Amino acid sequence: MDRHRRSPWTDSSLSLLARGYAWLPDLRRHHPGPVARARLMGRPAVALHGPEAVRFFYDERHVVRDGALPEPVKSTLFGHGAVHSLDGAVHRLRKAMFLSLLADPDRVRSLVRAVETVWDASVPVWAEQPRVVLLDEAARVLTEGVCRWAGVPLSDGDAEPFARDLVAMVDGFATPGPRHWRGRSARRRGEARLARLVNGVREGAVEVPTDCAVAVIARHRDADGELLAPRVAAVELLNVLRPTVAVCWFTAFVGHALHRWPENRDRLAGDDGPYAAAFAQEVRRFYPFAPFVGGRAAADLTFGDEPVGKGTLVLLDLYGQNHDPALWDDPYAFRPDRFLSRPGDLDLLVPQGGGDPATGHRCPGEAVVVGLLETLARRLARLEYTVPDQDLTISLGRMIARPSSGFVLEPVRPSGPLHAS
Ligand code: HEM
Repeated sequence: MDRHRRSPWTDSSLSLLARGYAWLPDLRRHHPGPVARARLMGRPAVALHGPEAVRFFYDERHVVRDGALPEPVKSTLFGHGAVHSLDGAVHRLRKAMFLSLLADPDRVRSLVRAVETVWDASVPVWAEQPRVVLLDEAARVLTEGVCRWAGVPLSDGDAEPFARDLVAMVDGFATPGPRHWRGRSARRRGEARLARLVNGVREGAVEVPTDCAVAVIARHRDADGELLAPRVAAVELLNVLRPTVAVCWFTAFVGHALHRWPENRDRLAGDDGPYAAAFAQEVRRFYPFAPFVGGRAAADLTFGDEPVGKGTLVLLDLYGQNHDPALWDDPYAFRPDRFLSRPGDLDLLVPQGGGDPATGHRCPGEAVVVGLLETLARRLARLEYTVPDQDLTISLGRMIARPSSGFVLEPVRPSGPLHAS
């Protein structure tokens, strides 16, 4: 038997955990060419990047998701039975449910407005506090906003612990330590709570608006014509709530960007709509978030004349592609202007995956993320605050990366017409 198959410690898994976002770009530097090879979790793996690789990767004749996700990722980040691990017609039907909630501009605007309302109500409260950790406060604001929008009831004092759990599910997926175990317990709690809610809605014991996310997911029928098992419905509801709350990482990065490059503040604080959109795109491109996505080769394949055997783990390097000097002018410079002139190429900017969201696994939440970042960046640019001494290091070895301090502000005072957007 192949020695590497038996022990995950003889392959690159530990190196990935230690090097984080730098692992895949480094691997590609050491293996120039269309395909970089490694072993991950005891399995042969290939890494691809670039728009052509995106088109290859998101073609289901090449790459499928069934059996590709490691258990620790399912038990923290995505949940068992989630849309992320489905293929073919079953995937498309489940995905259509997400798109019915997230592709309609009116629904996206109402989610953004729900978050704005909570943010605006929080500003005077922050003004009373000596210091505010932006990442934590953004998580609470986003949790309250998305729960209101989705029809998830929150009792008094519930938003903060629920926000902590939603953050823990994301923060714990790629680390073997205590963060991972916090992520697992947070998921168990979250799934149990939302499965009870789904049961309550189905039995008529809990009333929610007919077209809110809870109602849509509770009455969704899979390809077999059956309602989702309550636990799977809870998993999918979490797949709306959790990534919306994960925008708190990007919000902390917005704080970081306004601090490092303060010239952005005036343009954002004014009513420059196209600039806010370009700024949001540059935050998504520049800062580290999802490192890569992975699937399994569906057959014996060839990419760029290189063989890729059936069953091989195929990784698409999202972070590396967003920083590739062959694709981006001066990729390590933070320059929102690049998105003012550039026509959008869906397979070039891939912080949330590539391809067509309706037929493939591309994230259905991109419009939500861009909408939230536009509005939160404008609001942050209009706040007056000082940034005390703190550790603003963003370690690429930590997944998910974050400004180490979470970005501390003090004191926060409303300035100007804060409530007009
Ligand atoms: C915080 C910012 C976000 C990032 C960095 C992000 C990133 C991603 C990535 C990398 C994927 C996987 C693509 C693939 O497998 O090829 C994905 C899938 C997904 N995302 Fe997001 N996302 C974000 C926000 C959102 C939001 C706001 C929602 C919903 C409200 C959402 C819902 C989903 C769902 C349901 C999938 C699974 C799609 C599928 O498998 O077909 N995401 N996201």
